[in-house]
Amino acid sequence: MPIEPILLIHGGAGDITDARVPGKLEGMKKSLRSAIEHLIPANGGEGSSLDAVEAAVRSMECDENFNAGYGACLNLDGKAEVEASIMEGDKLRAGCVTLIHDIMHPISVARYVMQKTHHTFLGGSAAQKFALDQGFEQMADGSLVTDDARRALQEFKDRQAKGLDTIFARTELDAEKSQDKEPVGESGSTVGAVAIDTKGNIAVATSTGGITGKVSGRIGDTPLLGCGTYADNQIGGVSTTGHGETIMRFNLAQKILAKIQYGNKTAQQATEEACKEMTERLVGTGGAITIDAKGQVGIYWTSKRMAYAYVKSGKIFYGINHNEQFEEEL
Ligand SMILES: NC(=O)C[C@H](N)C(=O)O
Repeated sequence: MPIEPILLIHGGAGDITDARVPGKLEGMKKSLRSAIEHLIPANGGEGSSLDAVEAAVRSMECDENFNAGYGACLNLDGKAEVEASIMEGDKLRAGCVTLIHDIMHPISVARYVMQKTHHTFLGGSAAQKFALDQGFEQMADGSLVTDDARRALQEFKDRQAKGLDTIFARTELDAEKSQDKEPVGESGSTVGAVAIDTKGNIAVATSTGGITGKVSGRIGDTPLLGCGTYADNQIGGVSTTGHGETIMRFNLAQKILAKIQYGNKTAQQATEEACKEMTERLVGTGGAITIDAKGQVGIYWTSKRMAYAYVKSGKIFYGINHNEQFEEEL
């Protein structure tokens, strides 16, 4: 039986302030509307889950409401060091990049690593050189830096100077856990996409600037397979977001897929259980979006909020708060 194609995206988990909610919701809908043609072509042709996840992430990389590409979180030196990964679940091919800068679409560099090299993961100056050799444009220094990202870094430094907790950096700092009751600013959050096409091909893409105030050279969960991204047509696909150090130590994407594969759990049960177990054990919070091999969706987060949206049967379903979902026509 043919599978119903689905495109599911997230726009990051964390302590998303009320002021940033509308921009994220609009940005996700825009992303889905621009990418769905790749999964369900209007001419009735064959769609590609890989093209769809890349297009969805590229849209959010251009949008300063999200922490990826333009609008990425800044490291302590005020630089946007970005990273991304992409994977397809047929032959388990993947491409990952980290510590690149001033390139608008890290997700496409990751795809080039997958398709044009014999390697899976390139980092730092080698990844930057690879991207430029492939024709990607290196924009002027600081082109990805926004005023909001600068403000978030300043706020991080102020907190540090006051001796306040900065372990769970701004994209992740839950107001409840914070010693400040109301965080004044927040830079956007990591973006990700999971899609399944009619043939059951699953693809996943995730892209980020990491966390505000990270040390230069810090690598998070997003470019790591099994942590930020994983796709296997036999089981499912997952993209995660949240506190990277927590997610990578827990292997969140793999934990979710293991529950589906060995624990006979639905995508929703697996996503919810693994996120809860991670936060119970390691305190840091996060969330994930999952599509299993049957085409069922799982969405859950332990952070205050997570922006998510998906297209199914010609409708967009989306939300950002627990126990609240909206829908509208595609
Ligand atoms: N907001 C995020 O999802 C950040 C990302 N997981 C990181 O820690 O690098």
